[in-house]
Amino acid sequence: MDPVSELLSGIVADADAVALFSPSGSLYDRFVEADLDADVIVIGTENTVDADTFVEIPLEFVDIEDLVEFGVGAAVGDGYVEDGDVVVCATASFDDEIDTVSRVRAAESVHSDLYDLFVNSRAEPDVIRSVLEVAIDLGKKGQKGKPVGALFVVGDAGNVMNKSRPLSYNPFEKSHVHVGDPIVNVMLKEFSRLDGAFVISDSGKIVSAYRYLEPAAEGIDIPKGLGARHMAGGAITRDTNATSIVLSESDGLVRAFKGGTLVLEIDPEEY
Ligand SMILES: Nc1ncnc2c1ncn2[C@@H]1O[C@H](COP(=O)(O)OP(=O)(O)OP(=O)(O)O)[C@@H](O)[C@H]1O
Ligand SMILES: [Mn+2]
Repeated sequence: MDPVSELLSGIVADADAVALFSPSGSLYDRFVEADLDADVIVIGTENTVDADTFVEIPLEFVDIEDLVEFGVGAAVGDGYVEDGDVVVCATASFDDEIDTVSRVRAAESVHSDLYDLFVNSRAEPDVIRSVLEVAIDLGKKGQKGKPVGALFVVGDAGNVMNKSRPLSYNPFEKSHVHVGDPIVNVMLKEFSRLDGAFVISDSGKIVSAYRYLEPAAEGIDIPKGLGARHMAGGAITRDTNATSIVLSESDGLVRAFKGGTLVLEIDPEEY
C-alpha cells in the first residue's frame, strides 16, 4: 500500500463509530448505503440530512478541536458512543466540504468544559445557547454602533437573587418573558446599556435586570485586564450553580464562567 493510503487506513481502522460533522446529503447517503460495521453518527447544529442517529450541538464552533471534542462528548452523553470507543470524525476544517479525518477515543475526559457548560448546567441548554447568541450578537453590533458590555447570570436564579441587590427598579418585575423570544432579545439588547446584571432562571425566564452582584470574590482568577463585571460574573458562579455569560465592553469578547472558572472565550466577530 502507498504510504498515504496506509496512513489513512490506520486512522480509520477498527472504528466503532464514524461521526460525520454537518455532511452533505449525498455523503451521508453513501455512508448509509455502505452498510459499515461502524455506526454512522451525524453531528451538527441541525439534522439537515435526516440522519437516524443525530447529535445536536448548540452552536457552530470555529475551532475544529473544540467541535470534535464537543461532538464526541455529546455523542457519549446521548448514549450513541461508549467510553473507550474509537470514533472516526470527518470534519470540514479548512473549507465548506469535509476535508479532515481524525481518530478520537471517546472518554469521560473528552467531555470538554464547553460540553459541560451546556449539558451539565442548571439551566437548559437552549437557554444558555439563546443567551450566548444574544451576547454574540450584541458584541458584533454594539448598541447604536458603540461597543457595549453585558452580564447575564443564567440558572439558579433564587440563589443569585439572594447574593445580589437591585440598582434600580426591575423592568421584568411582573413580566413572564423568556429568552429566545425575539422581542425579549431586543429588550435584552436595549437594557444592556444599563448597569448591572441580568438574572435568568433555569427555564429561561428573565427574572431581573439591573442586579448588582455581591458574591464572595476571594480566590477568583480572571484574565488580567478585566475588571469588576468579569470578577462579579465569575465569582457568582462559584457561590451559586449559575453560569455567567459576559460580554466585555473593553475587548469585545464573550466569556462564560462556571464554577468560578472561565470555560469559554469567543470573539463575536468570528461568528
Ligand atoms: N458586582 C457587579 N454586579 C453587576 N454588574 C457589575 C458589577 N460590577 C461591575 N458591574 C458592571 O460592569 C460595568 C463595567 O465595569 P468594569 O469596567 O469594572 O468591568 P470589566 O470587567 O472591566 O468589564 P468591561 O470589559 O466590559 O469593561 C459596570 O459599569 C457595571 O455595569
Ligand atoms: Mn472595564
